[in-house]
Amino acid sequence: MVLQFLYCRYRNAVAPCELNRWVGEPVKAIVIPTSYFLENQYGKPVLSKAHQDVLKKFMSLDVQYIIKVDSEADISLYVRYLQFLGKKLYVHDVMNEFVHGFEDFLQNPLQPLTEHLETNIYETFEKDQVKYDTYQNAMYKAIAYCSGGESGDEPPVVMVVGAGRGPLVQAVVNVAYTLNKKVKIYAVEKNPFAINTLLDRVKNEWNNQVTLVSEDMRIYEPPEKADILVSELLGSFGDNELSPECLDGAQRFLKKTGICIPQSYTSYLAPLQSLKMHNEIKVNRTADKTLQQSFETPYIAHLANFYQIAEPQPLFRFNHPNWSENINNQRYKKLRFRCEQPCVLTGFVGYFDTVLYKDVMLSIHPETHTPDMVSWFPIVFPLQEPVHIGEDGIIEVSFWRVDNEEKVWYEWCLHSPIQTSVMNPNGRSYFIRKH
Ligand SMILES: C[S@@+](CC[C@H](N)C(=O)[O-])C[C@H]1O[C@@H](n2cnc3c(N)ncnc32)[C@H](O)[C@@H]1O
Repeated sequence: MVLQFLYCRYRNAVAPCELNRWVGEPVKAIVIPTSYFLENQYGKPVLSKAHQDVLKKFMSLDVQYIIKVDSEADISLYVRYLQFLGKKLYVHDVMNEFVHGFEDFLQNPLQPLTEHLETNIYETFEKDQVKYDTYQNAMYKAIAYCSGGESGDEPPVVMVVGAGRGPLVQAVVNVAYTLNKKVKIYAVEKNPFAINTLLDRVKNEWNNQVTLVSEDMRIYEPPEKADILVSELLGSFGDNELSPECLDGAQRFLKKTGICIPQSYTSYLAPLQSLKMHNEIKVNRTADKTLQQSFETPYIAHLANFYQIAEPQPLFRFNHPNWSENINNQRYKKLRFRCEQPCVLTGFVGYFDTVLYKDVMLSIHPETHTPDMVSWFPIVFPLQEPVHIGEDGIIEVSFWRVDNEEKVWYEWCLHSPIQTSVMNPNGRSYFIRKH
């Protein structure tokens, strides 16, 4: 699709929402007539701030710029100016550097519970200092407040469950040092590859002050109970890597007065227009999957060529510890979104935020995104076919989190503007294994 430059020098700008929707179209080229350029004090062609803002929106997309000569012009001046503008408008921040090359690239969600993560994945996690600093801040507040033992004069017991290669264990060690407080530390991890690194760190970095447990947290029987249970088992949708199931199992060894970090997490959902993703799913289907299975599967992606049709709304929330008699991690919710303008619905985009402890939070919700945190990309739940949304459109969708003894899965279906069949019934195309 070729986008004729949307603004004219003498006309008012198009509405920002309309421009945002263009970013969700499969735009291949932007045509800029030479007559739209202004002259700077040196007589050279430049674009107005409004026009620059339009180009900025398309910076992360792979678009070409076509200069249309509709006035007397030395074309080389325009070409040079656009090259300069490309460099000027590119924002050099942590997020942009990290996501470069991942734009709209589909990834399967990880299943760290049943598939052992590889070293390079841990390495990628560990690059996100913002995540660990925020955890450390939460631990600082929790450990400062906490005293261990019946009498309160014993060191608090902190267990890091799902310790990986130890960045959160290191954060506990740092807090104990900063507070000048004795803390008993356990690291529980079921991945034998990560255990090797932990063994080395216990001996060479942590001076044997950490008790290492090579076991699944759901079956581990510790010699004592924890005051604080720290974990990072979160996926892009919060609960989709089975943090609820793991922590429900681990809280057996948390004192009744104990604290979980995180204390809660909430998923969010927003309707999405991304014809690019829709086509990628179709084209990149692997031989072992039918087209239906490919569309009934969520994907992790850094979205670039997309339009978020409405603000995200909260979907499912989980609290820890959960001391209810019958823990039920199934969920159902129906959401209703009002659309600002006609568009094409291709699926839903999911985010999450989490309260680690009291006011310390992490978020990938676009409105509250933790600055410079790169650990999680959004998750996308596709629809089988794009759905046209008219003027004053309403989108209604139902979402389920379902489980049985073996697995957890999501189902979703559209009620408005059209009723679709339920996607992924009984987890037939996508599920997360518990064992
Ligand atoms: C997302 S990684 C986080 C690792 C580390 N805490 C970090 O921040 O780098 C989750 C870790 O939890 C481990 N894990 C998941 N479920 C577990 C379970 N039931 N018992 C023990 N470890 C588990 C995985 O092997 C993985 O190392």
